[in-house]
Amino acid sequence: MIKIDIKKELHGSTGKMTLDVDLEIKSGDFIALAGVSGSGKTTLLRILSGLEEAKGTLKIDNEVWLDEKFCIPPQKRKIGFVFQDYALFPNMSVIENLLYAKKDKELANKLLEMTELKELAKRYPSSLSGGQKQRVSLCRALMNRPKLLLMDEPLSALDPNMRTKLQNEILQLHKEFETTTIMVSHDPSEIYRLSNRVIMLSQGRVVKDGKAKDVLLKTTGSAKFSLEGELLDIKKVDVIYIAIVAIGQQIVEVVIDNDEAKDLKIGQSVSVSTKAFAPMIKQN
Ligand SMILES: Nc1ncnc2c1ncn2[C@@H]1O[C@H](COP(=O)(O)OP(=O)(O)OP(=O)(O)O)[C@@H](O)[C@H]1O
Repeated sequence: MIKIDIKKELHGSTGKMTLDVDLEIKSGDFIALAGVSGSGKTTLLRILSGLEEAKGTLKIDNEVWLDEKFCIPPQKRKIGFVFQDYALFPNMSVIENLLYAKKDKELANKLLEMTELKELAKRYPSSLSGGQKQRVSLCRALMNRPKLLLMDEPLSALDPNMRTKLQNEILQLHKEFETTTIMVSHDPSEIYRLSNRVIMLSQGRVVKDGKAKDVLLKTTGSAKFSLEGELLDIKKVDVIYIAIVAIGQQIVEVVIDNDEAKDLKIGQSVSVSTKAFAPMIKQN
């Protein structure tokens, strides 16, 4: 069990804001930490890892990491951290990066096998793709069998196919090691696929907390389906208009009428839904 009860004054983009988080996290949970830019997600991870100071208490199982009297330094907390920019040691090979975290060859080989990196063990980070580097970084973070794995948008620099592949590997590793994990993500499909609990921050406070299906889904009972996206353009074709909407990595065309076209503004966030016709799903 992880108990977090921390406060920290931050200088937000619109003035002062207090990061004020009071949470309990069960061992083995996979938490997705969501929220708009500047809501305090990275700062919370940095406080948990000991890289940043805060007032309050942090307890992991029966170990106190932070209270009013003392604060355990980062190297004494059993934490794994995966950053968006990999943060690998450039002068060490893949296997050396792992063994630097802990001299456990057996575990290093098991992790490299699970993430299809065995063949690349002697290569240096500069000769690896982004996806391969992030796998190394993930393996390294698990080497000291952390009590808490923190990941700050680990997959956001990767292309969609690589993201899905790594999401599956993260799931496999989580199944095998059952490491309590907190991952910052802006990607709803990623959050849905990986997490069993979503915590959403806004202005430093928890505004939503629950299962992905309760926190993320917006389709109401009357709509057959609903997709959230951004209106990219409106094209006039003969007497009708076509709204071009970006939904995730896809572009969708929706036929709209003159009145609807007048009310819409390019760049705004829109939802695409239907009530009258049931959508069909076919296997690709
Ligand atoms: N040590 C600090 N002292 C004061 N203010 C800070 C400190 N660290 C961050 N901030 C401010 O706190 C706010 C939250 O920053 P943070 O990086 O935690 O947000 P975030 O939710 O991770 O954003 P993003 O999704 O863009 O990474 C920002 O406005 C930032 O400038």
